[in-house]
Amino acid sequence: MAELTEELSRVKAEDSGVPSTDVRVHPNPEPSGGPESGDDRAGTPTVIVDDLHIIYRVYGAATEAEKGNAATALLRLLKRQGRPQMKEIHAVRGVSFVARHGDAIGIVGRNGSGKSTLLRAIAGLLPPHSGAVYTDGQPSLLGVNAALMRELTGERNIVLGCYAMGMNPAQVKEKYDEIVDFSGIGEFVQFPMSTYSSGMGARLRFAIASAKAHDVLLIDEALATGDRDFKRKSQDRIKKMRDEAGTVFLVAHNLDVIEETCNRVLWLHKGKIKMDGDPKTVLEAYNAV
Ligand SMILES: Nc1ncnc2c1ncn2[C@@H]1O[C@H](COP(=O)(O)OP(=O)(O)OP(=O)(O)O)[C@@H](O)[C@H]1O
Repeated sequence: MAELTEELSRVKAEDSGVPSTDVRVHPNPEPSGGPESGDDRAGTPTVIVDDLHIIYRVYGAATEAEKGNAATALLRLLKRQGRPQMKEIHAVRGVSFVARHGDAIGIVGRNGSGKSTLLRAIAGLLPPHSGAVYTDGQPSLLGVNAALMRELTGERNIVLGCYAMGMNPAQVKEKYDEIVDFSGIGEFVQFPMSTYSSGMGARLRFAIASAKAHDVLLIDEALATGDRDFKRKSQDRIKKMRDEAGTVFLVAHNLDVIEETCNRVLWLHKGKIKMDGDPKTVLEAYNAV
């Protein structure tokens, strides 16, 4: 409690726009700018997640009595009856932690443990049911479904993606070749993205998103479909972002990627943090269950 309150006060002193709230403490590792982080902001907080709860409301959900009952489902379809019931899914349950400049934080957990939900909440795309997320800088979410347009060519998507990240035409021009090179999609850049394999699409998304320095970059499984060479290149780029004191969050089921890229791992289990610490310790515990 005291530690996070102090952290929050310090951030508030630096940025008087951050609102005050009661906070819970999480057993957080020491500031982790890392020896390679040359930036003097390394180690200062970028994201404070404070007792965060996210609840989805699903309308038309089956009641307990209807679950798994094909006959009633069919009957309802035939009678065109809707389902007025509303079901709540409590996806994130009281998560608190502090991320710092220079951190690359891996998030692991079983399917449905709340990883993507947490990232989307940090990105500001999901409103908290209670608790809060404070960020220093603009978080950018790079996910498997990042908003590129399938019917447009890679070329057009690069230009639009760069504009969407706030670049001006001169910056887009300067970055264009680098993005194409990094993505490794070659002449496919002239074809619509609908003709790309999932790996090619993921590579182009990562190449576009990482062409700009981010204060907080949230990566959701976007590296999962790349090949070995691309994984190495993207890991180098994430390391560079850390060195420039950005904060990177990485959700991946591939634990090798997490271990090689991150300096800290959060293990989510049923919407709660089960463990938070250095990759080796957390991944060993995670693999042991
Ligand atoms: N848009 C949504 N509407 C309703 N419920 C959702 C929605 N997205 C996720 N959920 C539910 O929230 C819970 C957490 O899902 P989430 O996608 O965050 O988990 P995850 O750890 O990222 O899973 P995975 O590893 O399978 O990607 C799950 O029970 C899921 O069914």
